[in-house]
Amino acid sequence: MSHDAEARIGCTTDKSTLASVTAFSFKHLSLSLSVDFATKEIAGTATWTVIVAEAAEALVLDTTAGLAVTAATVNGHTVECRSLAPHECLGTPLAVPVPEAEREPGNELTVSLTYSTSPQSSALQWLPPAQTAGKQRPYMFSQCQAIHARALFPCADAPTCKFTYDAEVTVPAWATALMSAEPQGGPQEVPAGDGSTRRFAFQQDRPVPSYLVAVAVGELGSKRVGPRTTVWAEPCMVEAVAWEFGETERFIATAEDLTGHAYDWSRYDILCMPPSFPYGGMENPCLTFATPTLLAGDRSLANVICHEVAHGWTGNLVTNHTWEHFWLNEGWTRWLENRVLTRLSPHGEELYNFQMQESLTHLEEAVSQFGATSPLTALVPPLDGIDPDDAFSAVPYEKGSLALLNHLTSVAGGHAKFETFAKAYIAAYARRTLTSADFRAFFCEWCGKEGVDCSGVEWEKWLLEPGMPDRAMQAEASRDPTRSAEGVYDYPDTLGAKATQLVERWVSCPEGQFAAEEHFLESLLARSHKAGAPLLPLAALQRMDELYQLTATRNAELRCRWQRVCLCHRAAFIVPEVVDFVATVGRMKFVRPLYRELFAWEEQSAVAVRTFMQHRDGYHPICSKMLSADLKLDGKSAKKQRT
Ligand SMILES: CC/C=C\C/C=C\C[C@@H](O)/C=C/C=C/C=C\[C@@H](O)CCCC(=O)O
Ligand SMILES: [Zn+2]
Repeated sequence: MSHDAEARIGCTTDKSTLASVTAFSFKHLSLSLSVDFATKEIAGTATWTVIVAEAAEALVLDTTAGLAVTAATVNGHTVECRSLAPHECLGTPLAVPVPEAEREPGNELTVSLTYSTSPQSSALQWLPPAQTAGKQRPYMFSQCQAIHARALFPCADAPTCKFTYDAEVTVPAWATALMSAEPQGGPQEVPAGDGSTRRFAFQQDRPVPSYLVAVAVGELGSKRVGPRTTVWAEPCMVEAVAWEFGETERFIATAEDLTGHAYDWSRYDILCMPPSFPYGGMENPCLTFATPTLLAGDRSLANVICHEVAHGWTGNLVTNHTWEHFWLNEGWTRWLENRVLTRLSPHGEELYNFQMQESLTHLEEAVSQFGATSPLTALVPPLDGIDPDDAFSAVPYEKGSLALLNHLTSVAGGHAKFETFAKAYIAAYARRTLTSADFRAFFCEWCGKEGVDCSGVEWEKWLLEPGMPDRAMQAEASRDPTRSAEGVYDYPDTLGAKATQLVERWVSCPEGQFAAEEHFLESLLARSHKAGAPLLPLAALQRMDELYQLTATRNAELRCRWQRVCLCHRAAFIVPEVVDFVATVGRMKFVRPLYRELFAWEEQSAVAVRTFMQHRDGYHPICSKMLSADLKLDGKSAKKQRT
């Protein structure tokens, strides 16, 4: 491998932070915060315990232009902080002077900062009552991944800086506060308070990186659904959420068995978010944030909860060293998610093979979105000067998991063998971070001990080459006797084959006989939507809708895929349905392709822009920024300065 390639896959320099991540070791954070819905601000103190690693005149922390630090002390000495030059997409670093007498390497510093967030903080969404299910109370939640923690509290906003934390959060008396930590009892009176507020305390004694600090405040209810799981939601949603996510303990126990590592976090609670939540789920430790678009009513979308559970090992315990190595978080989590679901499914390995083909579709869509030569389609993309939000796609998930890890499964000699590797990998890197080079070295060392020949793995191609994986490259090293020789994607996909045959029947004979009950409908639609797939006649679409009730479905995945198929076929009847859907949810996985495809339809382009302008304030700041770029409404790019 070339020197440059080695440098990239072993890159430990974090291009997404401006903080002093090497000169200081960040041990513990204490937060004391008050949440003010009237001003849409969080105010209070962030107190860091750090150890000096290298003598330095100042401790530099990540913040943003809108995060105002009004006072600072270092080991009790008052100091004057200084904002350094703002960066186009990494925020505004803050220099905290270290008194000369405190600069000795090994010295422990207590750095206390009094600060407040901006109403425009990109880490927070403040929702009016109208945007909640109950319509009575406002709601606030954070989303820090990848680099928004700096808009919530001054920090070394880098995955390699893992720290424990405690917090106390003061909120209105009607509200409940939750964090990515263990609650310390119920709400407490505010000392000398007037009864209009109350306080919640939290403790996270497992080290976490800044992107996994999370807070949510709203009118919330809860229900226990397992030995270590309570679901939280607005009161009118609790019963439906509790039922939908009732399998959670099975996911956790199966993942423990697969990884050979007990679940490291004290709890696995789930907070069902308001519809504007921009992602399917966020793996905040102890408290997954989940979109309400998972509430299909039949548990068919609970795979996302399985994914977030899996992050308890891959991502939250074993963590990417920098965002260039994000595939180690997401590729491994998609692998663990699918191995858990395969273990629990009556279809067994047939489900895994089916998921593989679905993954191929998602990967093809993601690669075509960026363009097959885009560096952002490499498994380890260059992120110099790039906002990770702009680099985000399904590539690290699908190319990382059901391509590279599946390829290495073949090299290792099949699933059972690779699962023993996974156990060794998690045991070796628990509570640590690693680069892609570390991963390669560990895999090759394991192969050496196991007598597995991994000399044929073309690491530079797999890790650095943009575009779709080279199928020939996979075939050359495929050794798994249960598979055809052609390559990792050629597993016998019996479940998917039925969907493909069904699409062919709909295309060739739309007036034919079809069963009303159809499994894997989403796959059927995805296969009819693949680039190059033959167009379905309008009559077929209308008949499919009558038979499968796709326009009216409660299943958000089906609803989105169906609307995209109809947009692709220029079926005008779907436009009002699309407008209604994007007006009611804010999950980017759905609203971004729908807006893009409506915008790409010339006659409907103005509808897309008008709809966005009407609803933009209801979307999460990250979503609003991405949609603005998708619709070419923000000039050059979406790299706006953080606030
Ligand atoms: C190569 C990209 C490098 C870094 C990107 C890291 C984070 C990007 C930032 O936008 C945060 C992403 C958070 C994702 C959270 C949950 C996803 O797993 C779900 C995504 C799709 C869905 O809605 O289901
Ligand atoms: Zn994930």
